[in-house]
Amino acid sequence: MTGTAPLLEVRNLRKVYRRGGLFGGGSGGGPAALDDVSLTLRPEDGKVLSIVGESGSGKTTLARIVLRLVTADSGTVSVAGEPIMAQGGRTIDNRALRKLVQPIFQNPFEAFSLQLPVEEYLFRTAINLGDAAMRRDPRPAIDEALAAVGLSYSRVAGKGIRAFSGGELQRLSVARALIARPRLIVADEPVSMVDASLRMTIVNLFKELSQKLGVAFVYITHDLSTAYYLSDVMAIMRQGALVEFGRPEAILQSPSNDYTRALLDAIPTLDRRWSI
Ligand SMILES: Nc1ncnc2c1ncn2[C@@H]1O[C@H](COP(=O)(O)OP(=O)(O)OP(=O)(O)O)[C@@H](O)[C@H]1O
Repeated sequence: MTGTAPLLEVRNLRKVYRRGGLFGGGSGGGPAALDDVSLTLRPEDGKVLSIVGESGSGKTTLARIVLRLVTADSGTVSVAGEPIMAQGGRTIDNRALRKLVQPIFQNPFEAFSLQLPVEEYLFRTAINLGDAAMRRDPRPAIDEALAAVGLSYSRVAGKGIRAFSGGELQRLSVARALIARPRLIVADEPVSMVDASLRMTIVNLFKELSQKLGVAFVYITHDLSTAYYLSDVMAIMRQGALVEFGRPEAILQSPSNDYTRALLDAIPTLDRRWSI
């Protein structure tokens, strides 16, 4: 890992889901979920890359390939200079991957089991992914991560998911991710299932964490407004292809294609100062 390596580099990524699956008998592909997608987030670009697009445009497929939850057909992915996916080349192991890249998923209620107290997830992450000092004594790292998301150990101790709102659980997902001290957090539609009144608190939390802790975010959304508010760099996808990539202001002031113009027309106003 080098200081000047791109935070995220995606090269010529292609993915076609095979039709039919195990029992369908078919091996033919449907349309490409990702069709030769390349993008780079460099440290000098900023810390938040948003990927915006309508349903089925390939956003989740891209996120899951970066998290190595889905295998691409071709292309390469690296995070902070470390190969996540390399055609025929060396890639980092799963523990190294989880220390480097952490996920935040759409449904915070599915991120934690009903059976386990949520603190258990925090301890497990510290023990599995922490350095020797964190493994010996996980509490300081857990306290620090909880404080970073505006929660405390006393609020969490001994409680299961029923004790928390969706917004709090999403904060806990973020805290769990932070314990690994990742370079990149991939958040796939992280606020779409959170109560509308709490959405901006989560979006603002990402903004604050990217600025204070220096962790980079890939923020996946169909919501252009929050993407515009949060992003340093924005990618717009359509039908598996990248149709725009660059600074949000530049894209939104002079969209280069009809799809982006149509997306923009669907939003009454956009104001970067929007905050709570
Ligand atoms: N497991 C899968 N098996 C088959 N096809 C899939 C699978 N996952 C996604 N697809 C298809 O790949 C394409 C891209 O889907 P993807 O979920 O990546 O898009 P998306 O932009 O994230 O959509 P959404 O906002 O609805 O989550 C779609 O045509 C979708 O139907």
